[in-house]
Amino acid sequence: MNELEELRKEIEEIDSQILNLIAKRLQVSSMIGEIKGKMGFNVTDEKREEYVKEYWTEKGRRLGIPESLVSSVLTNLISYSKMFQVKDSKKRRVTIIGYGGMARSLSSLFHLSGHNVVITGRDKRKAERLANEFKFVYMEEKSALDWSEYVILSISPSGLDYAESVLKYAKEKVVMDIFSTKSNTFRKLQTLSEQFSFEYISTHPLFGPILYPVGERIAVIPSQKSTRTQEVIEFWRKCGLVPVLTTPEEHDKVMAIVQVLAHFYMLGLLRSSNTLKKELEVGNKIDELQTTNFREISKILDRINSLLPVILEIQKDNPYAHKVRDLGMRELQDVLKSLGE
Ligand SMILES: C=C(O[C@@H]1C=C(C(=O)O)C=C[C@H]1O)C(=O)O
Repeated sequence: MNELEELRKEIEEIDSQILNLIAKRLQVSSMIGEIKGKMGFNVTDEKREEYVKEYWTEKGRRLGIPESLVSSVLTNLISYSKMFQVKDSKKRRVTIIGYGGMARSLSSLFHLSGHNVVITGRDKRKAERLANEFKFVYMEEKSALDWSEYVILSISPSGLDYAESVLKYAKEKVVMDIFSTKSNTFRKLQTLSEQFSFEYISTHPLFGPILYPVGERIAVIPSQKSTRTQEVIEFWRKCGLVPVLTTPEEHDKVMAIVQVLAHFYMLGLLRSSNTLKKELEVGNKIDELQTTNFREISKILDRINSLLPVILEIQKDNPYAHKVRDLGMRELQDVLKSLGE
């Protein structure tokens, strides 16, 4: 064996040890998941993650491993470690109405936690496609709702009339929506819940259409007559999310800042940076010369761009949107003034 081959052999042995250790870490994590499940704890423990990160960074530094490598390996490890903790001993029958990005994201979670899922919706072909991706089943609306315990409305608020025509089959089921703005839709669905005798608990997954969103947060907003809120909180917790209890008013106020204001500025940034790239003729040099801050911002801008219809819908529906945008404009003017212009 020449020297190159010998060193490659050594790398193979090291790789094998790394893989064995990763497998062992995932097994231990899964055991931790079982204990958390029994004790009613969230999968994600931010304090513990911070401690683990500090340990990795410090030890990595002493060993001369670049911080970016330490950070990317650990971020992946923790995220898969959390996926191995997701399981629910109580299998639920969940019907998802809709087949868009968020329906897919929630499907991936239910797949992980072992629930039985049916996908339904207006477009049979699209619903079937999503069902096939996760080995779930398609049913037409009435059968799907009859069969289910939980119904998740994963459509856009503009489909509320359609929802109304389907929810007449939801008697005694728990119905949840995932709308980003609560004020109008919440009232409407609460009225329907009384009319059709279903239990309405609103939710808002606080993440985009990503696969396996383990560790992310979900807002839970019980309606006036909810009696099963605790059960629903436990359901989401065991799916690997972190439930946060709130009210429609509080939710929409927070979203005015978190979504309306942030997206408003981002939309301005997206448009002006695109125009400037053209006007200054530097479009093809941006990637090479960008800073780390700009790279992070660009990732956010790309996401905003790919979710444009939803982002604009939130700008339209949030009851504080006008106030927020007026203030946003005034603050920009003030920034301009403070720069002496
Ligand atoms: C393994 C745990 O669960 C999660 C995963 C962690 C990890 O992989 O290191 C750390 C904290 C938790 O968010 C734990 O709580 O210790």
